[in-house]
Amino acid sequence: MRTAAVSAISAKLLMSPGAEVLAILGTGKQALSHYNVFTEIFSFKEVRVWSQTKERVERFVRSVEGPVRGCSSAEEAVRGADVIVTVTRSTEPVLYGQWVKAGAHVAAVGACRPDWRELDDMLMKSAVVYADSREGALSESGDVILSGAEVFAELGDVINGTKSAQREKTTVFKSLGMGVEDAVSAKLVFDQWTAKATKS
Ligand SMILES: NC(=O)C1=CN([C@@H]2O[C@H](COP(=O)(O)OP(=O)(O)OC[C@H]3O[C@@H](n4cnc5c(N)ncnc54)[C@H](OP(=O)(O)O)[C@@H]3O)[C@@H](O)[C@H]2O)C=CC1
Ligand SMILES: O=C(O)C1=NCCCC1
Repeated sequence: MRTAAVSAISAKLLMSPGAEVLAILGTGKQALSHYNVFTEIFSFKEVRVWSQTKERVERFVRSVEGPVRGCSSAEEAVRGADVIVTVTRSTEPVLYGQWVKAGAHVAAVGACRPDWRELDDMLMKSAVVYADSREGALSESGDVILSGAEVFAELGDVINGTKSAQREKTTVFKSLGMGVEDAVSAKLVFDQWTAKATKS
């Protein structure tokens, strides 16, 4: 859930204000938590889901409520989408720049190793790239390292106002996960548990 929460913050900061269509590539654990968080926080008119296994797409669509549609290709899912979440275990690009609408926001969550990819060079080089941690992205993200794309800012820079949120441009948030996210999540759980325990 904490990973999806961070992606939702990236979308809140970087997606275009009138965003209506969300596409999710992948149908595993991260896909479900992203679906749940994104549909809870935002009001997308349509959510499109694709994965490499047709049966898993169908199962995902049956397992959730809301305006969801299964797609038979990644291209079908992402063409025209305002926000795209990539949550696959792929080691090769599954999302290509030529399919991505200008001004779309991409939360790139998979490909967390230096030689793994989810996004192609065209997308990485044409987008404004944000990361949770610049240091992490430059040492762990194949999409950043192998494309040679510049990391424009960390998400924290946008939150504290030292770097701009370039919503009008195509943006990529490269997520890798950080220990501080686990610490904050653990504190939230602990605080809620303590509050409940004190009441009873
Ligand atoms: N950035 C972060 O903080 C975090 C990142 N991650 C990363 O997110 C990704 C997804 O994790 P999780 O949801 O737990 O994984 P799951 O194993 O639950 O799901 C993986 C998904 O990837 C798809 N997939 C696997 N191989 C390929 C491929 N070659 N091409 C296209 N799709 C493929 C699977 O499709 P199918 O089922 O049809 O085979 C499935 O939909 C992983 O890369 C993981 O390392 C995870 C946690 C935190
Ligand atoms: O932050 C995490 O948790 C993970 N990040 C990338 C790889 C899978 C787990």
